[in-house]
Amino acid sequence: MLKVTCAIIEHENRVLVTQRGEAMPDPLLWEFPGGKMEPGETEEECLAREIKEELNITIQPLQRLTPVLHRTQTKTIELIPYICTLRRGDIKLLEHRDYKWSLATDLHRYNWCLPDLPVVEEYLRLREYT
Ligand SMILES: Nc1nc2c([nH]c(=O)n2[C@H]2C[C@H](O)[C@@H](COP(=O)(O)OP(=O)(O)OP(=O)(O)O)O2)c(=O)[nH]1
Repeated sequence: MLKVTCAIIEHENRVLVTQRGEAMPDPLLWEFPGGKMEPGETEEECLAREIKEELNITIQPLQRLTPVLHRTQTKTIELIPYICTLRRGDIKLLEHRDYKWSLATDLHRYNWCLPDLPVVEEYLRLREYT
């Protein structure tokens, strides 16, 4: 099983959402940034590394949400979400096509990667937007 971490980065009452590039798998869909865990690293280490690699920012993981299991024909991924805060850095898009600082109440408007839908729902419930 492929373990993938993703970061729900909160900053000034908004949440960071990123759009996958045209050449990536799941092209142009929106996701929470993150990526595949490497051998020997913790979930938090994976998140910090991926977010730095993809966006050039430093984050602090705060709270783990419920992992989502998603099966496709060829693989099963476990998407492991963490609410995080932004510590420092200006966003540089090093892999994604676009990003938005979204209001929580607008999160349902994006064309999400399928495994992210339960993550969005749990986040909205937790922050009492639903
Ligand atoms: N990063 C991320 N990946 C997601 C999310 N939802 C979701 O289904 N995925 C899927 C897409 C990919 O199949 C896989 C993660 O791949 P990736 O391409 O983002 O990871 P990576 O940076 O480690 O990949 P690589 O280019 O190093 O191979 O998980 C999400 O919210 N964030």
